[in-house]
Amino acid sequence: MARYVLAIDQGTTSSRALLVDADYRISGIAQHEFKQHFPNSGWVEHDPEEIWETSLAAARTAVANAGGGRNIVGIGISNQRETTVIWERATGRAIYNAIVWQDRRTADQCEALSVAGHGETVRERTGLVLDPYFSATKIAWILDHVAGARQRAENGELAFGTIDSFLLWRLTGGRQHATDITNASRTALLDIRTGKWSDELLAIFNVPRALLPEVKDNACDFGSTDPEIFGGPIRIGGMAGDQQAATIGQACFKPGMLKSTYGTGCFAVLNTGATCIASRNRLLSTVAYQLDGVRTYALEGSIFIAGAAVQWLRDGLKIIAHASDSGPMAAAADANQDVTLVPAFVGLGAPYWDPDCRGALFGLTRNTGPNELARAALQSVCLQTYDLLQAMRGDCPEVSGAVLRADGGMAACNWTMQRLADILDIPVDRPTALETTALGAAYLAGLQAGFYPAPEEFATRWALDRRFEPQMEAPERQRIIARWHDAVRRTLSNGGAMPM
Ligand SMILES: Nc1ncnc2c1ncn2[C@@H]1O[C@H](COP(=O)(O)OP(=O)(O)O)[C@@H](O)[C@H]1O
Ligand SMILES: O=P(O)(O)OC[C@H](O)CO
Repeated sequence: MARYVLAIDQGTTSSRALLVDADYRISGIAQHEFKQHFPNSGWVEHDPEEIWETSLAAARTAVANAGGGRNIVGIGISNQRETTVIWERATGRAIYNAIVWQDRRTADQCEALSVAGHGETVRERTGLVLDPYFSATKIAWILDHVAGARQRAENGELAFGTIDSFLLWRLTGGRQHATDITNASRTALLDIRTGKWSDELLAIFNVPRALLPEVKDNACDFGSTDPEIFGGPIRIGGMAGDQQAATIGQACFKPGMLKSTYGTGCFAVLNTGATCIASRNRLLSTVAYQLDGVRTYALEGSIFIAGAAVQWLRDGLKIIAHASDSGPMAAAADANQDVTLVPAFVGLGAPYWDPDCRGALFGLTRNTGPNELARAALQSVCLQTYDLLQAMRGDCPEVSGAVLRADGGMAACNWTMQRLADILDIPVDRPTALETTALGAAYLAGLQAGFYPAPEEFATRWALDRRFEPQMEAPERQRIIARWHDAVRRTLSNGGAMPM
């Protein structure tokens, strides 16, 4: 009987589980979507029980597909990052819904911390910016809005975790309260140069240390599953935030290698090796991975709306039935119309970091129809990536000659990938394995189990599906980019002052 690693990929819109064999072949995929809650403007929540139940159901199906838990050499977990859960240590029950990374409810708290002069300390210690995106202000919000929670946290009765920690706690029957360093680096509470929780940051954000999990390497012993869950214990050997897992799955192990993942949001990650580069262009410095105690850093550009714009076409405007309809419609759009969408549905992320602006459409005419809106939505993802690449070029000039490795659900769309190459003016490589996030998580667990070899050998197995070469003439590219920047300027809440 074949042996596998089980990868659990807990994303923003769905929980997936799949099997990866010794030859990195993926099979046995199970996936469950779950409900998005939008209780107020700019608020986004998930029900932690639904996250657990969908993850568990997917994992159980995958284990059954493997012929039982005895054929699983280890479990790797990857997850939507920053999303914040606080639960009772005694019962494992969450005291509030998960506050999702996209949620903007703590914009005022971030502004107050900035006015109080904490922005530079946060930037220096964490590599992040003061923005509601990260976990710290979400934790404080829950403690200040759920009756008795702050006192209970001080007493050690409650536990905080990003989704990796929450799943680990549940999978191990409450025996493990740990996270990995990539997820920890997104809380705004970790000093990314020491790799430890920072008392200074805990004081700034008013978060009790008693809430926090232990911080571990990406491949290590995270404990074993409760035997009742899969009919016997299985070791959990790998954990990473989904964007870092995708960086590993894309084998971006060398400094200068760049990947961008197009899921609900889009996250471009550039490996910067042992150097933690402080961005001058409003990108994030973050941990790419840590193996055997050796830390590798990255620069990251984070965009909040990518595939979510396609979901808006489908679920909001109802002008497409399936996400895959959007590409052919964009291809059929009227070439004489310049419709531009600024998809600031929850504000804008890097490099603008404007939590208060909201989305806008420009250039509508009486002839504008679904095709033009579909093109505007897909093109907005490419243009946002252009802004990230420009910021990276500013921080690391050597990126100019780079190739972008693209993945995530939206990478299936040929029109988007071609337009991306055209706008960025660099080749875009799509690998055969589009499930790079799960592959990265599986690789970590397989490495820990001795099932997979060292990263250098894993990197030789990366395989190209298709390279998209830039084809657009420079004047056309420049015209589209100029229109985009004009549209962004008119959307920003600060009256149009551009950061670059
Ligand atoms: N063929 C396609 N064309 C355009 N967008 C797509 C296509 N297939 C999937 N998507 C988009 O990709 C996203 C799903 O990607 P996925 O990597 O599963 O996201 P997540 O991990 O954030 O849940 C959805 O937002 C969906 O709208
Ligand atoms: O669910 P995804 O793939 O859009 O990823 C979410 C990110 O981890 C948020 O930082």
